[in-house]
Amino acid sequence: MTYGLDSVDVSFGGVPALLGVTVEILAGEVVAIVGGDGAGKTTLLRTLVREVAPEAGEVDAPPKAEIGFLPASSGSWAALTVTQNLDFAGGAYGVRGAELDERRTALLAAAGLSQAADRLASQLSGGMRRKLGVCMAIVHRPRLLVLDEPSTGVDPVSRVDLWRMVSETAAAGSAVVMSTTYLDEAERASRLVVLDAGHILVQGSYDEVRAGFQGTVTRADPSVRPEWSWRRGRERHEYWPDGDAPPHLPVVEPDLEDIVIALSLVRRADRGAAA
Ligand SMILES: Nc1ncnc2c1ncn2[C@@H]1O[C@H](COP(=O)(O)OP(=O)(O)OP(=O)(O)O)[C@@H](O)[C@H]1O
Repeated sequence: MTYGLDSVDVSFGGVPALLGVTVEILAGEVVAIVGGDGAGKTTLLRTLVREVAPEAGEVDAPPKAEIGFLPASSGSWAALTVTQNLDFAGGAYGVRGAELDERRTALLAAAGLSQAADRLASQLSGGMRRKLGVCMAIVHRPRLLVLDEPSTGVDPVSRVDLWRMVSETAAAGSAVVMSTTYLDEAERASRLVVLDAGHILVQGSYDEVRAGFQGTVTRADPSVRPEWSWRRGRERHEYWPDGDAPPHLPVVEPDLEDIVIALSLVRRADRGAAA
């Protein structure tokens, strides 16, 4: 089963948020949506779950009862305990009795929340709350799982738990799409979609994105053209879209972060040229 968006345009008050966006999510795969602040990640996911109506294009998603959605906000009720939250979400999707007992036990264990089962959601750490939200989104084994930044604010150990839950959900046959600000996470997805100002800069598997990347990235200290350079840890990197880097500069193998930044710089330059 394939879900997704086809040539979707969305705008708010006349300001475009998505422009001609086409994304496919296949059963069994995890698609990662990445992009900077305001790139359109949340809008893309909310359009897919039909919270936002597109002005143009098609949305292909299962009925609401077969979607699991973790919104960017917490996704749980502060005044309910962890167990009550999960039972409420299960009940809303028709998961009850022995099946709910079995799901609750398995999900809380997978999320490392078994010890916190009787705590109020308001007393959980931010990361624990995100994990509870993911448990609530998958309790009914949805055909389409949509997660808006599930790992933001989650510590590295809990991110491993989260990623395991997400990949197991996909392995069980769900189509999974999630936004993330962690590019190492996106590298592990089946496919990734890079958004910039409502446009898709590039999409495909990490290998495809790397193979399709043109030009050269060099180390640059100092940079030759500051507007084409960025800081990476202790180094500066610089992008040469036409591959015409001065020969004395050491070439670096770009990772996803370099590629995303380099492609955004090209788009910015194109937009500047068009303005
Ligand atoms: N409900 C709304 N009303 C008006 N404008 C909106 C609304 N939702 C999003 N926008 C605008 O649409 C654009 C895309 O926003 P969106 O939240 O989808 O980006 P994002 O990639 O999720 O960003 P972030 O990572 O900062 O949450 C932004 O310019 C934002 O201001």
